[in-house]
Amino acid sequence: MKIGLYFGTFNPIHVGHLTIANHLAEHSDMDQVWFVVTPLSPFKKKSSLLDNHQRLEMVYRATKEYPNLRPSDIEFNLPEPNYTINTLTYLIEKFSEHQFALIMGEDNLKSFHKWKNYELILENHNIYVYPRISKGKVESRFSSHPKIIKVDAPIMQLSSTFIRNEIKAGRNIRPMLPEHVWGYLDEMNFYK
Ligand SMILES: Nc1ncnc2c1ncn2[C@@H]1O[C@H](COP(=O)(O)OP(=O)(O)OP(=O)(O)O)[C@@H](O)[C@H]1O
Ligand SMILES: O=C(O)c1ccc[n+]([C@@H]2O[C@H](COP(=O)([O-])O)[C@@H](O)[C@H]2O)c1
Repeated sequence: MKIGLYFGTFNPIHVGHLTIANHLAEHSDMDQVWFVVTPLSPFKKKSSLLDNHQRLEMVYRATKEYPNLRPSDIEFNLPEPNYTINTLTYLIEKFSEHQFALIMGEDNLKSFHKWKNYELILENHNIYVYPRISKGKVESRFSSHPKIIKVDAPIMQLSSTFIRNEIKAGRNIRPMLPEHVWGYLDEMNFYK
């Protein structure tokens, strides 16, 4: 099968993430999209980061009615911080029958040259890049690279940081989360 790997902190998963994964599942030749919940991203701090299993639970609730979107805890037993090249090596060995592509927002492409072994990732995998308004520039060698595929889809101005800050300020963010995720997050009093 062709699998799109959507790596993220998902703290929390929001409707932007779900829209992106669904868009790729509908508009590409990917059979499934796996949401790989990352315990600790190399460029992020642990502050205000929910427990791995709580973030996975939110991804599970967001995707349970989408048969081709799957949560993955594959990084939970890998060393932190989680370098994507290490996870890819592990996945290729474990699932040799599958082909893996990556999905990321444009902000991540802007810092892709800082990722561990990014040349090796590019050599072996297609990368689907979803448009996103963010600071910085995409390096010119990446803007016309044959393995980097720009996704032509509507921009969504939404982030987990914005959602966490709004909750802390006591504002209602319910429309920005998949309904089952909102119910769980509200019940658990997350990010307050
Ligand atoms: N609104 C969006 N548009 C396009 N890509 C997005 C959007 N939100 C997240 N992504 C992409 O989804 C992946 C996982 O994102 P992540 O879990 O870090 O969410 P985030 O909203 O960027 O979180 P935070 O605000 O905590 O940094 C990344 O590749 C990121 O670029
Ligand atoms: O491998 C790397 O060097 C690397 C550097 C930065 C980010 N990543 C991965 O990219 C994913 C999205 O990162 P973030 O910081 O936007 O949540 C997450 O799964 C990280 O592990 C990976």
